Amino acid sequence: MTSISTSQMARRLMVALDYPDAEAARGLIRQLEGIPCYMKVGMQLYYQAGPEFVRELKSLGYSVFLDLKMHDIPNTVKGGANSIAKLGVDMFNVHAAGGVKMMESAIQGVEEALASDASLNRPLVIAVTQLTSTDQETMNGEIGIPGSVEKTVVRYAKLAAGAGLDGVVASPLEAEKIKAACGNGFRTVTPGIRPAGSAADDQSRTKTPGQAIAGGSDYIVVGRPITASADPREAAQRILEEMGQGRNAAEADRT
Ligand SMILES: O=c1ccn([C@@H]2O[C@H](COP(=O)(O)O)[C@@H](O)[C@H]2O)c(=O)[nH]1
Repeated sequence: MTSISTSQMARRLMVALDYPDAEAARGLIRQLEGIPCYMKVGMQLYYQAGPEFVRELKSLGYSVFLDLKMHDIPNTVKGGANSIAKLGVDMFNVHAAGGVKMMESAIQGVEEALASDASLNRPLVIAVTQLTSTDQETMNGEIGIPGSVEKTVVRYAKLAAGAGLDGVVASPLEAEKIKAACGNGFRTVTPGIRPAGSAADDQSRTKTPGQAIAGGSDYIVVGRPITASADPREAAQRILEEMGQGRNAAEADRT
């Protein structure tokens, strides 16, 4: 890879492996070889390639975010979290809309897994707030939640923090307010990342990689701007450069 600071930024880049099968995902992984990014496995890939593929990513040395967004009764989520923790992922998520008891059950499921096997590492457990595809109008008029998206996201973040979770998935527009409400150590994982000039696709609440890092995102999640690019490696490297510029701008502001 390139410089130390680029590889530090790479650990904050989560590449969304939204592919139909393991072989397609391996194609991208080969192109990104040497970039120490997080790999995010979502529903499309996991429902096809399953735990085996997660183990494969771990054996290649990647940090893995298993993005299955669990939302069910507390007992079921506890069982799901227990199985996920045994799989050895580094991060997974539940929906904050499931409520505090459900989120606490996810933590219990993890704790029971760790108690049963001392070799396991504790994964970060985070909560989805409002999907980054949801805009103000949809949230108020269609879903029926009143008020601003930002207020709702911060409310969910506070519930997640109270339940003992490690952070939230939110848009980069809300990262700063989440940090102010829940503390700097509470992680912000932000999809809805679009380099300047690229298509928003189905995302509504977006920022560029540099703006997201400058605005308090701990991790940025990027799928199509890399995976649909004619040159994914070059796209990822450009994003890492922008992230570095965003961090430098934020540091300059602080001094
Ligand atoms: O609110 C959310 C939660 C999860 N995601 C996931 O992030 C990636 C984004 O992919 P792009 O291609 O960069 O849009 C995708 O896997 C989503 O499932 C999200 O976008 N928003």
